Amino acid sequence: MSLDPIRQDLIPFLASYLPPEQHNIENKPFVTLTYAQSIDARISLGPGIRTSISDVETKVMTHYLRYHHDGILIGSGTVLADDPGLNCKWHPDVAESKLSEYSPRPIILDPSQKWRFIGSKMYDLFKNGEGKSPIIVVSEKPQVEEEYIDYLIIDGHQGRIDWKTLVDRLSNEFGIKSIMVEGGAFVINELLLRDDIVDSLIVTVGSTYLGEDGVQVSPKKAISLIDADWWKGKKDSIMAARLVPRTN
Ligand SMILES: NC(=O)c1ccc[n+]([C@@H]2O[C@H](COP(=O)([O-])OP(=O)(O)OC[C@H]3O[C@@H](n4cnc5c(N)ncnc54)[C@H](O)[C@@H]3O)[C@@H](O)[C@H]2O)c1
Ligand SMILES: Nc1nc(=O)c(N)c(NC[C@H](O)[C@H](O)[C@H](O)COP(=O)(O)O)[nH]1
Repeated sequence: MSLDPIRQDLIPFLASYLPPEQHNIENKPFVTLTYAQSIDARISLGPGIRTSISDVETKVMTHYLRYHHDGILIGSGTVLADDPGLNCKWHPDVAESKLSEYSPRPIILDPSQKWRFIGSKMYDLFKNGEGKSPIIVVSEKPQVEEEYIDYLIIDGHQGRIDWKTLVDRLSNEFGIKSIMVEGGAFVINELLLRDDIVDSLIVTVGSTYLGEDGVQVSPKKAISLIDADWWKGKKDSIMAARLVPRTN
């Protein structure tokens, strides 16, 4: 896949929402929550349907963001539906190259171990030197471990892994200081309520409706945003913001 060059005004627009270069290693990792939605707040046409929302201008932003993070996290629903590559296909200086070195480490939340690395797009990219091997977050030690993978075992409460434990362990055990969360809906809806975990929110809004059967993003409670700013492209807009810290 070849990407269009990044629009130059996107770079200053995103600057204050990216992980700071001097991120204090004592702090929890910097977490950016990012996804693309339709006007009717859908992120895909239906469960398990890979749906393209971003236009070429905003697609390249995803890779620009990947370049700026150590890790890229998705839920099992997304890895099973989309078979994503999760590598970085953008570099400021190198247009076409093996970009494994600049790619974030994929982190897959798969507590019940439904996904297999071998046979996936991620595996092909890794074997080809174009992407990194994933860390799989599981709730118990797998009976059969796949080659090249790191397993992070976290025993969650009723199958739910605690986000604070997860980001702290990714930092302490894997040196991951910045994480880009790409979805899907379950993960996004949980994290929209976690101002203690999420540092930046970057949402692409595509000029399309996906309809009521689509997978919806809508947190359980109303939330407010601060520092909201908008960038306007040819077909999409991007909102960057931060979550309002809770007082209780
Ligand atoms: N437009 C976009 O930006 C975008 C991005 C990502 C995914 N998608 C779409 O979203 C859909 C998938 O969304 P979804 O909601 O089904 O899946 P998801 O990717 O949010 O994965 C949900 C699963 O992740 C695991 N998980 C999540 N949080 C957990 C926690 N705290 N503890 C333990 N396990 C946890 C569980 O196994 C859960 O069932 C697909 O159709 C995909 O194409 C769209
Ligand atoms: N920004 C964005 N715009 C979209 O229109 C869309 N569908 C996604 N979806 C995010 C989801 O996680 C995808 O699975 C990966 O973006 C695919 O990643 P690859 O290109 O295979 O590396 N993200």
